[in-house]
Amino acid sequence: MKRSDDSEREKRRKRRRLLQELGEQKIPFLSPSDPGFQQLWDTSYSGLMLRRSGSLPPGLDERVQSALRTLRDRGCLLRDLVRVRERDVFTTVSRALVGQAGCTYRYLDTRLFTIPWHCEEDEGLGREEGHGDKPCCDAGLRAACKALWELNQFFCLDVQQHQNTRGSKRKRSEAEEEEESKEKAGSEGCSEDRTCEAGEEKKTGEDSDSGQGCSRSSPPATKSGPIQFNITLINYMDPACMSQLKEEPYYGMGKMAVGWHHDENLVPLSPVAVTVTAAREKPRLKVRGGKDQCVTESCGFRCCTFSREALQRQLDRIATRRMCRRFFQRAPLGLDRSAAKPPEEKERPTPNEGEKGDDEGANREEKEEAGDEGTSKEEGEKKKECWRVGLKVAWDIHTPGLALPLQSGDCYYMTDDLNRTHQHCVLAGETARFSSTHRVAQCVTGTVEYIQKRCSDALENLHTDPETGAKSLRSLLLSNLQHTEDIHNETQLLLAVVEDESNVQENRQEMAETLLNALSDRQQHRQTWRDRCQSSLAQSLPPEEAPVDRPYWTGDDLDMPLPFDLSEIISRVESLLWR
Ligand SMILES: O=C(O)CCC(=O)C(=O)O
Ligand SMILES: [Fe+2]
Repeated sequence: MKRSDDSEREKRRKRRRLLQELGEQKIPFLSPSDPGFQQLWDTSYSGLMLRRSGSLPPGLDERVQSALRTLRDRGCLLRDLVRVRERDVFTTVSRALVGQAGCTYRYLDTRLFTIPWHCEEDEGLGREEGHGDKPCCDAGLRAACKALWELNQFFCLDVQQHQNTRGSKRKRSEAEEEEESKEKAGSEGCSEDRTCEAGEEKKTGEDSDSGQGCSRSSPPATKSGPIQFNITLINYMDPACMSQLKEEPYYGMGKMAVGWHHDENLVPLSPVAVTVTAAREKPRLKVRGGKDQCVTESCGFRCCTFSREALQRQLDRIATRRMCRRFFQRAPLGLDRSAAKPPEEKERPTPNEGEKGDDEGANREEKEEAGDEGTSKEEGEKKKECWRVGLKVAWDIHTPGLALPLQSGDCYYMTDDLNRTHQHCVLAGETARFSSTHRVAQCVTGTVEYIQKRCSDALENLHTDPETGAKSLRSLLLSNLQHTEDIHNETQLLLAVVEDESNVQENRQEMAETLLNALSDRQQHRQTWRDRCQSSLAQSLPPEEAPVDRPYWTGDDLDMPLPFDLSEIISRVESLLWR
């Protein structure tokens, strides 16, 4: 039995136990308007950090927005065909991987290859091999990938600074505690080696209560060197096109665009930095008939009472229909209220409509609205429409969950070991939304270069006589055989050695065992992959997006040393071991 199957089974058992314990109840969760929200964040979700919109360097937000639209409009964003609990499913969100050329990212048994991003220094990178100076993509895509690289640069520095600040704070409070206990013990504290870190703290522009005092000089918290995010996984979803979003099952948080998960395939303790962007067109200002007037093209509302400058300022802030509506309702005079709602708003059910079994969630929304004095109806609605990220402590049904609403332009960071100890999900709002999620993927064994090297390594043990063309194995050392078999290669020759009765190799038995393990794994991989390629979901994809059922060959392909189906050979080797 494979270890991964075991742990999968163990997880299922654990999940069942917790669900039994929970019964029909929902676990509470807190939103910003709930009392105790901040305290819960500080105590149980302290690795989460939020940067409100406007934190990116000037102009970058707009360039990132336009980059994400370009990727979508060029058809780069696709729903991935992944495996969840041994079932093939399409992700609800459409995705693309952008990052360092040659990096890959593996999640839910699916490997994505990067669309290379372009940075100022390496304009040459990402060009197609053998095409001389010809870039690998056109100017539009190049600009898009460059904007994402710039965003990545910002995140690397900003997350690093944030972590350093946190590390310094932690050290400071540890030192204070130590000093206190020394004082208590009657010994004197030392104050000579204090250095002021206020300058450093100011640079980060956050935590205004921090950095006021002085602290012991201490190295930055991160000992593993500067953060180098090597990929970003881009997500996109338009809820108007998704009729069957799942309800969040444990807390009643609402509809999920991305279910509960830990981000996989990261280097240990890799932070994750995310920016979110409403996917609507930026509203444009039009001047009609000499009167200043705006048509917010994304919502169809017309307003004509503001000065052009004021209007443009407002419009620059408008990213979603929700905000347009507020703007519309506040505008004092001269409104054209006959303007139609955007078409997708007409038919769409409100969240939870028609859903059963989520009474707890529905009550919660009502309580929030009722208990929140001064919250207008329209702001109550805003809550429902807003996209949120949900967080929970993994395998814990006692700590309340956290639901954090996010507006277009907001960024959030998952730092320390938050991604390991907690899970997160994405709760759908009403309007289309992009996110760009930056991380350090573990790609030691996942680069294109590595994969190619493994193939050539495997072939190294194969010697072909230049004259006769006869093939033989260079080495029969167990470690070499294991290595080669692990990579998957010339099985037939080793099989011949193992099956040759006249062969006096004393470790023939061990060789047979090595071979048997490798063959069984290979057979399993081949079968799983064939099943995935033949699943009805895979068959529904256009050929250029469908997984390719390769390698595959039939019995009459004489070029292949062994049959595709290895079951008969596996039985043969097994019977050798029994002798
Ligand atoms: O879109 C988000 O806010 C986060 C998405 C996410 O969790 C992921 O892509 O792993
Ligand atoms: Fe995630």
